[in-house]
Parts: sequence; C-alpha cells; structure tokens
Amino acid sequence: MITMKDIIREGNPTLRAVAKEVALPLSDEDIKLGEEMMEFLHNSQDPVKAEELGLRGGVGLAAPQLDISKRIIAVHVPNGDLENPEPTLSAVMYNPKILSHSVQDACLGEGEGCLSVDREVPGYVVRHNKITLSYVDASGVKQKIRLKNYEAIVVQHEIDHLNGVMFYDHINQENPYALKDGVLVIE
Ligand SMILES: Cc1nc(NNC(=O)[C@H](CC2CCCC2)CN(O)CO)c(F)c(N2CCN3CCOC[C@@H]3C2)n1
Ligand code: NI
Repeated sequence: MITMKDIIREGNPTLRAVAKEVALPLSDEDIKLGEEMMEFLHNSQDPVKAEELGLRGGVGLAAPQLDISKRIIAVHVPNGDLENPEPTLSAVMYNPKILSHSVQDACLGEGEGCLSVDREVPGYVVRHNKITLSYVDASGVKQKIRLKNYEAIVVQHEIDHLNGVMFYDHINQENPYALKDGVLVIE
C-alpha cells in the first residue's frame, strides 16, 4: 500500500525527468501499480484512513512521484457537491496525451500544492481551461475525453509530472498573482 514514505520530494531528479510511455498491452505490474495509485487517493480522501496512515489529501498522483518514471497517472476528483458521492472524474490513465485545448486559460483560486513539495508556494498556476485528452484505461481500451475547469486542472498537473514540470514552474515570479485578461479563476 502506498503511503507518504513512498512519495519522493523535490530535489529527486526523477521529478525532473521525462517519463517513458508504458508498453501495450499493459503488463500486470503496470495494472497493479495503477490500482495502488488509485487506492492511495481513496485512502487520502478518507478522513479516518488518512489520519491513521498519515496521508496528505490528494486528488491526483503521477508514477514519477513514486520514483517510477512511467507515463501513468491516477485522478480521483470528488464531486463538489458533498451530498453526491459520485466523483466527477476517477481514472487511472496510461500514456495520457493532451490532443487539443481551449484558448481560454484557467487557474485554481487557491493556487496549487504538490505531494512532492513540502512547502507552500503561493500564486496562480495558469493552465488550459478545457482539454481534449487521449489515454489507455486500466482495461487497455483507448479513451478520448474532454475535460474542463477543476478536472482539467488536476489532469494537467499530473501530466506535467510526466514531463518533469512542477506546478511552481508556471507561477509568475515577479507577481505570483498576476493574471492576464480572461483567465478564469476557479474557486
Ligand atoms: C486541489 C486539491 N489538491 C489536493 N491536494 N493536492 C493534490 O491532490 C495534488 C494535485 C492537485 C494540486 C492542484 C491540482 C491537482 C497532488 N499532486 O502532487 C499530484 O501530482 C487536495 F487534497 C484537494 N482536496 C479537495 C477534495 N477533498 C476531498 C476529501 O478529501 C480531501 C480532498 C482535498 N484538492
Ligand atoms: Ni504534484
């Protein structure tokens, strides 16, 4: 089971490497890894388990954060409306690829954090508001989906990890809260 000790922190060169595509058909090992990554997200969002296991909350995780330089991400984005238990997006994605994106940009009003970064880095992380994404799912089926707003932000943060990009690479050094016209701030 994945816990915080398995997550590498900034300074580890794997976080700055470009991860390799996984071979198809998916190996049992890669399928098992994806399952463990998703289990981590579920545990991290369960107050009792997160407390028990000392987990920081997570809505996404990328294999390089486990020192595994493979193009695998897991995302589990709960529904904003806590009454509705259905997550808005829950998937393990192999070889995810952004095919196209909106001109419109967006950022989280709260900024971003990262399980591999043990410090607050304030500022807006400007990303694409909408993306069209292809990936291979855990059953080995090629998927093509469109995401927007919060779900699109989460997936872009994870895909950045596959390319050695950290969220703070996007923050404007002069003025971390500088915003060009038309950037959607997602609260
Ligand atoms: C936005 C948010 N980021 C949390 N952490 N950071 C992460 O997930 C990093 C990835 C996210 C940072 C910004 C975009 C992607 C992990 N990253 O480093 C992987 O590369 C949260 F934990 C969180 N939520 C809201 C939903 N809540 C449901 C109940 O359980 C607690 C949970 C907390 N929202
Ligand atoms: Ni991260």
